[in-house]
Amino acid sequence: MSKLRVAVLGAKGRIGSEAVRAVEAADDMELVAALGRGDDLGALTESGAHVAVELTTPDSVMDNLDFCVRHGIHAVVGTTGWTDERLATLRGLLDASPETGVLIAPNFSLGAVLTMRFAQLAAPYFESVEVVELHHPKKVDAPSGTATRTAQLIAAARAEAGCAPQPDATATALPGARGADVDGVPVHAVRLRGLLAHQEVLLGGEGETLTLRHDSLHHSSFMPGILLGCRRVVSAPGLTFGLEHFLDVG
Ligand SMILES: NC(=O)C1=CN([C@@H]2O[C@H](COP(=O)(O)OP(=O)(O)OC[C@H]3O[C@@H](n4cnc5c(N)ncnc54)[C@H](O)[C@@H]3O)[C@@H](O)[C@H]2O)C=CC1
Ligand SMILES: O=C(O)C1=N[C@H](C(=O)O)C[C@H](O)C1
Repeated sequence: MSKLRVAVLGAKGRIGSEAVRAVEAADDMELVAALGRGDDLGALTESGAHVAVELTTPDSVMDNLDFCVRHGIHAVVGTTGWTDERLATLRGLLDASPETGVLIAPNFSLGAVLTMRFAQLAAPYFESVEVVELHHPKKVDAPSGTATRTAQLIAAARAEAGCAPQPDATATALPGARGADVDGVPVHAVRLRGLLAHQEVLLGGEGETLTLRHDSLHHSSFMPGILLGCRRVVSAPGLTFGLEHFLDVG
């Protein structure tokens, strides 16, 4: 059987360099291009890439996806910075290239995907929910894409269940003390030397709390999800948001 031809964008970065090794080690894949900032995207078409793994920066991802989708190259995207406006732009590109698939995964690790699912399930049953994400200090965006997505899923689950707004008597606060407000869910971002990628979802009810915690201790935690994304995106035209759609975690 012919191998899946995979390119990595952001190939010298922290996760991109790990993805290069993972693709090289996969029996059913061939690494056909490994591009860094400033490299010519023409290498993607010249190398005949079927899938581009996009692991760059929020300021680069849209131009890279514009190129990929216009050339019918499927994409597996881990880069953060997704806004409604960016998603609408991407959907417009995909409408013009209906056979192309793009997977955006706020987090490729199985544990993080499950944490989001568990948080969604638990959120309607507790009065209070807050998200704390903790990352290495070289991370350029806050809150993390994972925490933002987690909070959005929590808020949607609570809205659907008709939950009341969260109790919070705060009358005075230093700016930022109560975190960022993501659809009514407070999200707090910690940056600490020694950490990689971690998240806690704190849920509180009458006389009890529940804490969901996930820790990515090494970039290898993201690799099975990236490889799965590459294998599945080629037969999933359009936009898929969240790795859970390629996993049976319902
Ligand atoms: N979805 C997930 O599971 C994960 C997502 N990430 C996200 O992936 C992104 C990258 O994270 P890190 O590797 O830690 O950052 P990094 O800064 O180590 O790597 C980014 C790399 O992309 C390169 N780059 C920038 N523009 C480029 C372009 N136009 N073409 C090719 N290369 C370009 C940079 O020079 C750098 O080498 C971030 O948005 C991060 O949040 C990181 C880990 C897991
Ligand atoms: O920058 C990182 O490191 C990570 N970024 C993603 C995010 O913002 O959620 C995924 C993971 O947390 C690692």
